[in-house]
Amino acid sequence: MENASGASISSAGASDSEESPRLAIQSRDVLNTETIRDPPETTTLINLSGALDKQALQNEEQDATQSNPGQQSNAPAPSGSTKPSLFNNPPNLARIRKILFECQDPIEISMEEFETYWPFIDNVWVKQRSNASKEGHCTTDYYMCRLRRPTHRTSETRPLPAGKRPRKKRVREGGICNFQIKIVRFEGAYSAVTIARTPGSCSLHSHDLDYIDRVKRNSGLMEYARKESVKGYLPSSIYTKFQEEPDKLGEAGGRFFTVTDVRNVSAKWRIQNPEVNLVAHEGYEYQKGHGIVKSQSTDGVNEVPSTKPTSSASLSLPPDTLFFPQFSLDFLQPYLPNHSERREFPHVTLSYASSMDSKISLQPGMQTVLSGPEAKLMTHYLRSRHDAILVGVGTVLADNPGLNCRLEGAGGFGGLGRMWQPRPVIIDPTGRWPVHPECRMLRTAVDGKGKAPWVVVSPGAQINPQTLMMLKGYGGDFLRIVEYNQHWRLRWEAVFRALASEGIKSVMIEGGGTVLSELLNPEYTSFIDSIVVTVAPTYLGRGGVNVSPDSKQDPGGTPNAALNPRDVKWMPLGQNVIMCGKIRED
Ligand SMILES: NC(=O)C1=CN([C@@H]2O[C@H](COP(=O)(O)OP(=O)(O)OC[C@H]3O[C@@H](n4cnc5c(N)ncnc54)[C@H](O)[C@@H]3O)[C@@H](O)[C@H]2O)C=CC1
Ligand SMILES: Nc1nc(O)c(N)c(N[C@@H]2O[C@H](COP(=O)(O)O)[C@@H](O)[C@H]2O)n1
Repeated sequence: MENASGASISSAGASDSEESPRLAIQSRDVLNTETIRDPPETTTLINLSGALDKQALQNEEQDATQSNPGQQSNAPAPSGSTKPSLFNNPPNLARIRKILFECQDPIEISMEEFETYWPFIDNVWVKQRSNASKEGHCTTDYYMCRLRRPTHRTSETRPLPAGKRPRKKRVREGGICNFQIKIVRFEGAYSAVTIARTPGSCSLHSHDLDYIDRVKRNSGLMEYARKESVKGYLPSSIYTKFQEEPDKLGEAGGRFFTVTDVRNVSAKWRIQNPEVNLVAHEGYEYQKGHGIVKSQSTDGVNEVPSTKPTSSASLSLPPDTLFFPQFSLDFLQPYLPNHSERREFPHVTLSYASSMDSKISLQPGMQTVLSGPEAKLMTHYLRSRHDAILVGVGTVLADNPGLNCRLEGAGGFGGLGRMWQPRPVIIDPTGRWPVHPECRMLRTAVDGKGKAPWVVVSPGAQINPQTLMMLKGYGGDFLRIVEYNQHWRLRWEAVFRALASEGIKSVMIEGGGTVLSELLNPEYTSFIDSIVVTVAPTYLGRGGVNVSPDSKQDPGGTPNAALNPRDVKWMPLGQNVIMCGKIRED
């Protein structure tokens, strides 16, 4: 398939069937140019803008606290806390419940994330139908909002035991909300679940999430209740313990949880275990007129765990998670992409770390750490604000990089997988990168902590079909660029146009020396918006990898500065200084 930019994207070989998981993944990622060219759907698909915006996170936390007084932020409890908990909520549960309720953009998550978060939002949805592919690797389930389905007075038709009065059941008219989604599960080396509104769905629910939480409890909450019930605790004791943690209960959707909910769960277990005498939790007792309360005599016992915390949630923050900087990064604002702007080419930011003698590594093929911890956080923040991270193949061969954003809240780091991760792009005209399941970018994709890369190759590159299929299997792809400059190098204009046509609105270019030096030449500076250089207090020496554009002379032959960034700002960050500037004329 060839697109307007002269880039060709190899066909994914997937059928056009609506049930195809590849199609579902393609339509939000890249592989189908026809789909991607449709701007309103695709621009939001891989747009990272604001995904990790500190302000946005703060606003959300504020919203959550206001809607549930007494509820704290999603920050993990201090590690010294010894208070036992009946809850084992996965990270950022309130925020992720909201995303899975609203389904504003198509969402792609790992199977593990789906299995972890879905039980906490399944109360919203009622399954309509399912389809499975012949091979069984892919299933598609169609769901409608619970409020679309009417509820009936079932007890009128069902015979009741003698002497039992029919239970009062509220009857609900159907059609209150026409929100519908489909969930495509694809199981393979790269297991993925995509959740998207179906074409016939309305774009917003006609009610909020609290409304549903009031009508129906989710199964994540009910599982918490079941885990305590099977230990033989009294429902009222379980309920009392739940109420002691209103923040976690609320986060899991349990603001309207009642003791009757626990009784229902407990009753099911009691049918099989009628001989068990139900008891209150250790340190709790029944008091007439008050129900289950903490025992007066055993104050303090209550702080000691009487039960192990439940473990229904398997996800926790990965050990390489970076926490949002406590210092201000506002100085970056003028240099960041503005995704609401309509542009022909993506916003391009060059961002790298350099020594005092403009070296980015000690020698070719060697990774050299130049950024201190503060500058590293800044770099990951920059990654969160761009749709793609581009490097030359020299960097990939030298560093085996992850090229994902590891800040808390990014996909796979307490946020939903991949969807808020930038797309790695590798310039590799001859196909030198040995695509291998163990390389970090593919491992990262499998773990739901980043996207698999797009590899930009020239028409002559010999790509083995197995390699092609392997990369596609991980969600990556090859992009062929057919435009060269007079030195037989790929034209950056064509690369940027191809990325733009795939829905990429911003690219952060991290290196290495060859790529950066070339882009700082006059031929390309009109494509470069900003430059953010982390300067390290060290000289790496002459053997290092240089970043330096070609020398320039004025018309009279006098040597001149090759390039002078505009609107320059210098900001100290730890041991580094960050130089920000603008390159392209407005
Ligand atoms: N300190 C920092 O911020 C960074 C340091 N690095 C370091 O940079 C070094 C790698 O730099 P380099 O060896 O210069 O490799 P590179 O990453 O710039 O890749 C160069 C290769 O990319 C391809 N390429 C780039 N532009 C092309 C074009 N227009 N047309 C055709 N092919 C093109 C070619 O195959 C070329 O050999 C490593 O040691 C790495 O650790 C890399 C990134 C950031
Ligand atoms: N900002 C910055 N500072 C340094 O000191 C560096 N060495 C680099 N290198 C770049 O970061 C990539 C590594 O990314 P992951 O941490 O593996 O995600 C490396 O490939 C260079 O592009 N950058």
